[in-house]
Amino acid sequence: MSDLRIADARVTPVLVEDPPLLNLQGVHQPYTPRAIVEVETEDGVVGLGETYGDDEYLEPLRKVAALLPGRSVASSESLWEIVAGALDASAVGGSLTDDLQARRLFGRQNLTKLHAIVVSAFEVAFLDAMGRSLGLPVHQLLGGKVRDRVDFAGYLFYKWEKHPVAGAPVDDWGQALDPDGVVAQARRMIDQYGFGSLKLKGGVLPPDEEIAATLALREAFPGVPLRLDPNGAWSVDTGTRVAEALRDTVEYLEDPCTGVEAMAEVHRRTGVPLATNMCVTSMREIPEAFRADAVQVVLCDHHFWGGLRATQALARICETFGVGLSMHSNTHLGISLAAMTQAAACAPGHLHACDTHRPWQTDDVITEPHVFRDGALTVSDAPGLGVELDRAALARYHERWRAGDVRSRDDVAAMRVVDPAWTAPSVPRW
Ligand SMILES: O=C([O-])C(=O)C[C@H](O)[C@@H](O)C(=O)[O-]
Ligand SMILES: [Mg+2]
Repeated sequence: MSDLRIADARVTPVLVEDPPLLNLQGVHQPYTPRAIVEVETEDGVVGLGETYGDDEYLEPLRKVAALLPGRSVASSESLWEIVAGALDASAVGGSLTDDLQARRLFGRQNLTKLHAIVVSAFEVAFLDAMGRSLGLPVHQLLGGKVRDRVDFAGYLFYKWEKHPVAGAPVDDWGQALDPDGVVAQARRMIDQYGFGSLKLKGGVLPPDEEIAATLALREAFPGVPLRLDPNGAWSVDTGTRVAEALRDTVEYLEDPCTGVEAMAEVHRRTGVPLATNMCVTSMREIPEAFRADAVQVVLCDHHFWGGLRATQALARICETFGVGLSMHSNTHLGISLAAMTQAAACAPGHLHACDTHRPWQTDDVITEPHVFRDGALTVSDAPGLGVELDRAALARYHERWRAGDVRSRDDVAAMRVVDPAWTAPSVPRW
């Protein structure tokens, strides 16, 4: 019988190269912090997790890691209590409270969500360790997969050719600042990865330009489901106008406006399906939004919904209420992608093609990075998450973190390099 007790838990921050992708807030920095979680059992089996590596998460992650030795990886439900005990407001410098701040592109930041983020990182590592110990894939620990392959969408961004900082990493995607650039980027995404759906990150240019880019995608790729996501940048009137212009073009519009009321009004006026990873980002935000018919598709994300089990629960709730499900992503590495794929494999009901930033990252911390075939990943049946940690890569990217000065994701600060007067735009921007 395997000894599933935890001998050690480690949290290693890394910096990941990131291209100059534009969004409402500004632009991605040349490097994004991620945290790699390792939970080692008494038998020497190591379970992996990955999450945000910003300083505000590292401290609570480390605090919880220190409480894990002696506990069992078989009891991930207990993580909710451990994390709740460890994270009172003082534990995070009082910086996160339940006063809602809309400063993030993935919804409101509050103590409840911090709690879910920390639980999730360790829940994934627990499941990976348990799966490896028992010789079972994570999806079997969750009750079994409901699909064998998971479709992903090509995630398009307006983009500069390069970061305006000396010595910053250079990518080979080129510039995309108009419809031709967006179509060229989409063509490469489809040719290289086979994606069968496309999502354009909007909120960057005036809405008419983003409508034009979406229509150009429609013309270039007939029949391919399209989405446009301005991260809540538009007023109700602008959201209505864009929804009407793209009524027959998009599969859904994602977060055209900020807040339940504005989203509900755009949907009421236009009937166009709206998706969100901003106005519904935790269980307690579901009732109000569903009652108001503000969202027709919820983007799950195990990183901030509280893990793979919470994602399954969310999928069931969405299915029950006739609300669609898709998946959100942020800049991530292969451990997260493995967990996203297992989560998607176990999400009942119809799942739209999931977001992934993976094509934008050349770094990875796993020995065999994922390969998309026909825009999809096959769900791994190997024990645990089915990925192996590349320790040399982990050490390299940790050293980059140690030597570097990026300690949190800050798209506003990155934009200030070219526009010193830049501040996070208040919404509605248009
Ligand atoms: O769907 C979304 O809103 C996102 O993917 C949020 C991300 O932070 C995206 O905007 C990005 O990477 O700039
Ligand atoms: Mg979004």
